[in-house]
Amino acid sequence: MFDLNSLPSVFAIPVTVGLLVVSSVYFFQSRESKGKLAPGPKGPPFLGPRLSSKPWKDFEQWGKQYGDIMYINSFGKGLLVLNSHSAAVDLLDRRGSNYSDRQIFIVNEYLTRGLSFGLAKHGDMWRRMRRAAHECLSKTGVTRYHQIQQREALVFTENLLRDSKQWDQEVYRTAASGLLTAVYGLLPRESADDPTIMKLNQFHEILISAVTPGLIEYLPWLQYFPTAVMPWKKKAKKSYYDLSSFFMGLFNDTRKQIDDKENSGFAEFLVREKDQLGLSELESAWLAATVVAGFGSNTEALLWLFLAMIAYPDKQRKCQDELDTVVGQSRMPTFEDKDNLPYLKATVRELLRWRAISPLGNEHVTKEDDWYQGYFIPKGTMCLANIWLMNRNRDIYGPDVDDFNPDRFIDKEGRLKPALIDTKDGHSAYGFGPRICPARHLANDTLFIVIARMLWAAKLSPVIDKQTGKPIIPDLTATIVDGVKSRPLPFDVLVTPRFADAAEMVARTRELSGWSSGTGGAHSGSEARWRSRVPFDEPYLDTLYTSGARREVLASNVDPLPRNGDDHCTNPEPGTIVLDPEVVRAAIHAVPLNAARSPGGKAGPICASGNLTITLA
Ligand code: HEM
Repeated sequence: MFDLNSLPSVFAIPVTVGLLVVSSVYFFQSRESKGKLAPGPKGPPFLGPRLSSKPWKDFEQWGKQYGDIMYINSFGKGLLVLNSHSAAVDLLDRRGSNYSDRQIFIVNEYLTRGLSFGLAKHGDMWRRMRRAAHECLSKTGVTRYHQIQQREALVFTENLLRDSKQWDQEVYRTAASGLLTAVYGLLPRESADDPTIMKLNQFHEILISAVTPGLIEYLPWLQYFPTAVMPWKKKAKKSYYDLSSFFMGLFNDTRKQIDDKENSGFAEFLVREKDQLGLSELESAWLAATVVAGFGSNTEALLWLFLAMIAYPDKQRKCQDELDTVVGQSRMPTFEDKDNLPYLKATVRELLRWRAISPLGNEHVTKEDDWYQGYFIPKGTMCLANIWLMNRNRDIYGPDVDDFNPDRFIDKEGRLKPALIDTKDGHSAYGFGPRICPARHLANDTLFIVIARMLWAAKLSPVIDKQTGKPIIPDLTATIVDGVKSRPLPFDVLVTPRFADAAEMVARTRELSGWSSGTGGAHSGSEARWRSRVPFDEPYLDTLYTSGARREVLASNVDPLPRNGDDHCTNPEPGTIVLDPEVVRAAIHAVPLNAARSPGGKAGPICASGNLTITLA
């Protein structure tokens, strides 16, 4: 993105290389005096061993010779590779206070000025941002986004059933749209070409270039050359100002629309709690945008999911069998079903184990000298956890680590096995220590509900080759590596409804929830904001469904809702209640959400503010 090679190389490069060789020889000699460095492959002086485009595989190979901990001199910087889960836990988790700094590349400094907290130094600003993120992204905090996630998964399913040619664009749209709603309260985005999404995608790309060292890292003094000979500096500065004003714009919109009522959007939380959180407006604006930029990771995970589903149809079938048994085909799954769907939860785990979307995570830099297993680890060492390899440890996951097999996480009784000791999620895909992905609960929930709703309604299959008549299974190992991330090569998928009225049921669920057709719902195209308190509540609708009344609810416009004079309805016959959707909607408008919930699938009395009480037994 930024051409860092446009440097005055004629005189600069030979002098610089000479200086670097001398200084790195001195540097490494002085380190030797504090202890032995871990073994590792050597390469030409200063440059270090050559890495391929998939360094995690190089590290695997080298590890066979040098062991699980390797020290590499890479372009004059010390790199500690951790190939084993236990070493990563010992250092990055247990000694997290020393192992949680980040390497600030020069280009990152220009592009973000340290304001993107995933790339920020382990200091005061990072702590304040991380604390704020934790408030909304903790295991309990993320439940506030369940309605948004359910709705987005429903829209995604409906769009795919309508047209699956651009399925990967739809994945990208839904990942971005869900986070824009969760963070800024914006209405669902209708297309992947939406300008807000495109701008955020640009930000996502910038974050990737910010962690990819360019030539300037090795000739740092060149940054002080004037912009006339360093045009990239001008571009980077402009990019920083563009992004900052875009993020401030989104953030200010949130602030203007804040009112007294509760709203679960993350940006609104930042506005409300600003005194407690101690974040400036610019910091808050960057924090909110950094969280939305996480949509890239959800997109990549979902792309791998589609590949897994068409390559392993038996596993897809098992998910659907579980959905049919637990949920049935008369209503869509919700988060309330989660505890009863262990195979789906295992599928989320397996997806993130099978294809680590960040195979080496982010680097963790040491703040102080340290010693481990007899080796010296100098201050400033960049540590990389080989997540890809850890997730393929045969001693832990069994001999079939190359296969997508959620069954490995299921015990004999059909329950989800406890997570591997020291992993929070049964795999290492979310990284380690104080820098572990703060959004992992949100990401797990998004993946769960998308998988549940999509596979409930649709079957994913490979497309058929018109000439051979055989299914085209994409190459499972072909990977696009984008800086630090990985995703599959583009491929086609066929999406078909699983049962006759699947598409209609999805559409009806949306209608009953008060959303009109099209992604944007009733307010499509406008910049009106989505509020978590909009008058619908899916668990309530589902409660009606579980009573056995769902077919009637959907099938009839008759309103036989029994009423009596004192504002209470009489008990209808079990399973025979017939409600007009308008009546349901009216009831939902009036019913307090928590009163509408009823555990166990049986509705208790629900009091509306007007003359309506519904009792299903
Ligand atoms: C399947 C989805 C995801 C995976 C596998 C994933 C993985 C990771 C990994 C490996 C790291 C680096 C951890 C380390 O340094 O040890 C990370 C950090 C981070 N992730 Fe995620 N992530 C995912 C989704 C998300 C989402 C949806 C968001 C935002 C909503 C997000 C926000 C972040 C942030 C802000 C950091 C930086 C944390 C810090 O440096 O303190 N991630 N993630």
